[in-house]
Amino acid sequence: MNLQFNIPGIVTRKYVEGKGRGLFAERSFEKGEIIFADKPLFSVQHVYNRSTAWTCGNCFRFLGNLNRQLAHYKKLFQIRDQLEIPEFDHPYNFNTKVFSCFAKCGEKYCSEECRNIAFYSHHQILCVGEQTAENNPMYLFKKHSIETNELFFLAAQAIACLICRVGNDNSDDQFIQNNNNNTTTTTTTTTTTTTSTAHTSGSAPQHVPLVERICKEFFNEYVNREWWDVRIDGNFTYEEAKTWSLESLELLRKALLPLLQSNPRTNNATFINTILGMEFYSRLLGLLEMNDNSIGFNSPLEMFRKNIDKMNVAQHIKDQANKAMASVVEAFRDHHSGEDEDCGEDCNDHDHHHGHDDMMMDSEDNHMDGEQEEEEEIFPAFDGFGIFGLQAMVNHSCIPNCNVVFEGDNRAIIKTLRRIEAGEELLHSYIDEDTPIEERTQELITYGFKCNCPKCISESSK
Ligand SMILES: C[S@@+](CC[C@H](N)C(=O)[O-])C[C@H]1O[C@@H](n2cnc3c(N)ncnc32)[C@H](O)[C@@H]1O
Repeated sequence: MNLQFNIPGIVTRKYVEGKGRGLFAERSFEKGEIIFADKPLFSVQHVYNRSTAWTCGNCFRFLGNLNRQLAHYKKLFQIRDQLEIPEFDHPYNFNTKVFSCFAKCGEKYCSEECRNIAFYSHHQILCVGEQTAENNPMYLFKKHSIETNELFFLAAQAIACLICRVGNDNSDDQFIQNNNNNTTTTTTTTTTTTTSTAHTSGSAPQHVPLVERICKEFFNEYVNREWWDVRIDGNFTYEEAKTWSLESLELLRKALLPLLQSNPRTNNATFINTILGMEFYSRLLGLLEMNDNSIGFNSPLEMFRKNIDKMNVAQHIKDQANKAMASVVEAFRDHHSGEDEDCGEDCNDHDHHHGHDDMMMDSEDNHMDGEQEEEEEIFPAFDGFGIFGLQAMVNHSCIPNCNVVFEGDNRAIIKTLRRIEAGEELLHSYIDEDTPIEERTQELITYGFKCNCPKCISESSK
């Protein structure tokens, strides 16, 4: 987790009266120019989307190539035909290897690098391996998250990252050694009760343990409130948020405690009671809720399917490609016929988004906007969400000068919507800015502010 708040020569962070911090352009940018691309600090794929959008567990790129993707759908629909899309040059070709998680949990990656990044930054903590036993605490935590709110997945990833960082960092080792007599681990409570604290009773008063430094950095840098105070999507009550958080933390604590206690670097009462305490958990959830963003981009196979007939290639090649896809198209239509109201887990037609829905990708011909969302989609788009360190610093306006798009992986790309002058604040719209002022105002209340952009001022004075 490397927090970065400016890119020299590109953007800089400054305090803005009434809005907190914001990002400002350091030079001018033309319309349509990319200002920066931000890798997520933490990101997850929505559960309902996992079997149908077959993507890398780290960067979210679609895996394999068009034919491996097609074979994936044939397996899902139990289709036996072996027909393949013929190979020829076109914009939707791609090619990645497919690597499995070391512990065989079913997670796949597009490269060894992605597998290593995910494993060593958080997956080693959260992976349930081949086990799906009802008595596996991590399995139970995940099941609870699916049944209640997927934000818990993102919080668990953040906590796992923190554990990996502290577990692998030797900067506190001398301090731990000096204080090992003072270190005891409490196992009972889900609130932040620091009984015996290594760092307050230590012999090096100037020493600030790594976890405290990271927590301070993280919570100081992003807007946060307790989760039940935020509830941005409005789909659950204050009481539900509190109950779910307690249940979720209890399960996570059960899953992580043995692991934390087995490493001298993490077997520290202050550390354990902080990161597995309700004060931390509720603020972490609130921080994620207030700063997260949807991640969405189309499947290259779907783009190929929609565009094959317009391609400059012999008709028999087009026919062969359409024939290879025909069995899945037919199976999809059969599966979804008459299921308009509730089409179940593997459907991509419904709004299963968690939290903010302020962006979907919209690069050139690979975008999902209102109009295209209405269209039939056979090979589902990727659908997930995450938190982006720098992008989360961009404030809202109903007259945005930039937007956030995704172009085939989980990097948030900040693109201008018009020319931006050096010194101008970057502003994107958190909501659908074309709705009436009353709706916009209502929606923005959940983000904790009243918009004072020129559009809101002029419309509210009418
Ligand atoms: C994603 S953060 C943006 C960065 C934030 N300003 C900060 O200092 O961390 C969203 C929060 O910024 C503030 N914010 C964003 N746009 C705003 C606006 N137009 N007017 C007032 N506050 C705004 C609100 O507190 C909102 O919950």
